Amino acid sequence: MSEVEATLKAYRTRLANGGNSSPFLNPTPATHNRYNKPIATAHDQGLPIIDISAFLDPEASGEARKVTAQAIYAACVNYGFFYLTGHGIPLDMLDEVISLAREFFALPLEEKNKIKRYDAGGPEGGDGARGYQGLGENVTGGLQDMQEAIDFYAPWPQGKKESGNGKGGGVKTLQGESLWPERPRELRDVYEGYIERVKEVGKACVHAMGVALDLGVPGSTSSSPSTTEETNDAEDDQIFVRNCDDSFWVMRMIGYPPLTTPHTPGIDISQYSCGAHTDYGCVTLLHTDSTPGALQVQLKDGTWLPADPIRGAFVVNIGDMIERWTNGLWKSTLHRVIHRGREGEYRVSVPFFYEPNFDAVVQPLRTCVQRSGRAEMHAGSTYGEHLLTKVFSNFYYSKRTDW
Ligand SMILES: O=C(O)CCC(=O)C(=O)O
Ligand SMILES: [Fe+2]
Repeated sequence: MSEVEATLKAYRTRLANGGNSSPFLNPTPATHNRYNKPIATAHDQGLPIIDISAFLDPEASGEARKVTAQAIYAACVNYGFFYLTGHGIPLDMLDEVISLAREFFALPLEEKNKIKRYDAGGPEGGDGARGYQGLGENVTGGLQDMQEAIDFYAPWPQGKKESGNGKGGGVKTLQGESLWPERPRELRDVYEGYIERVKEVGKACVHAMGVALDLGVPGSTSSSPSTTEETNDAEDDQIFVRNCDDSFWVMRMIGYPPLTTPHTPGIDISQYSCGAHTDYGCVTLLHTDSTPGALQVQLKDGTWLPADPIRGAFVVNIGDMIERWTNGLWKSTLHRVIHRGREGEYRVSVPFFYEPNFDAVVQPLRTCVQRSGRAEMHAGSTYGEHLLTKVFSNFYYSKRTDW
């Protein structure tokens, strides 16, 4: 039985026994004291700011790239998070992405539900992932998140579509098509243009990460490959680029009304805009509106650092697959959103998740295992398997029909 089958079996048993929580699948640690650590009021310099332009400019010197790569190495070891500038995406485009999202969320629920996300395998034809999710539909760490959202995913390859699901047909999880709203009319065009740009930035980031790990240029390593299969696994600075060359990316458009519950320091926070979690894949490029004090990043001492927006910069973090590839040298860092604005202060954010190929096999790199001095943290599995467990756990309130 594969890892994913075993996980799902355990999950189904738990649901059948009346449980409604999914600790096997949930990325949020149960230990309460992690949550109760205070929010850092001051921090030396906040998160580092890194200019990625040397990895987007084909003419940039090796020296310039090395400087950027070293900064990325330090940021990934110390925080798993940094601000990214020099990405070349025009401010006008960034502003439009936010304002169109805001316009969509201001529409009546009936209009938004025209592209509702439905569970996979059901008569509505949903794929369990793509589409609009109303307030409270998304769940993190056993609590409903105070947010609404649309998830867009990379197209599922036509040739790989599986028919039926053992229960009389229907779309399988993740195998549907992105659902685009009719209103605002320009949203689809602007977002498709944005996706093309932000994918290039994601590629530059994973290239820089391969260089940062000092994995050597292709063909220079002692394990130089002789077959195509070996080329894909070869540990050189292109390894992440190759494994993301058909990235199964996700773009999430999120709307956050302000939380209604007041919070008293020292008392458990009972409501989150987005509960503490790590991201699933390689690199998240987060673009938000200008609302301060919402996103918080967990530091190594357990305290939470606010990561307020810097105009024109992305907040970037690494996900679980980079942590696994680096055997934990770089951490996929916990983060959460607590948006306590005044009434009417509605926050919008649009994270873009630049992920590995669905079938990419992700296992700790030999070089990183050696450097970490630890045993391999994972035996290896595909990114797709990891993603499926996460998608199931995000909507565990929903009734599954595709198993
Ligand atoms: O809205 C934000 O600031 C962060 C959202 C986030 O972390 C996520 O969707 O994974
Ligand atoms: Fe996240």
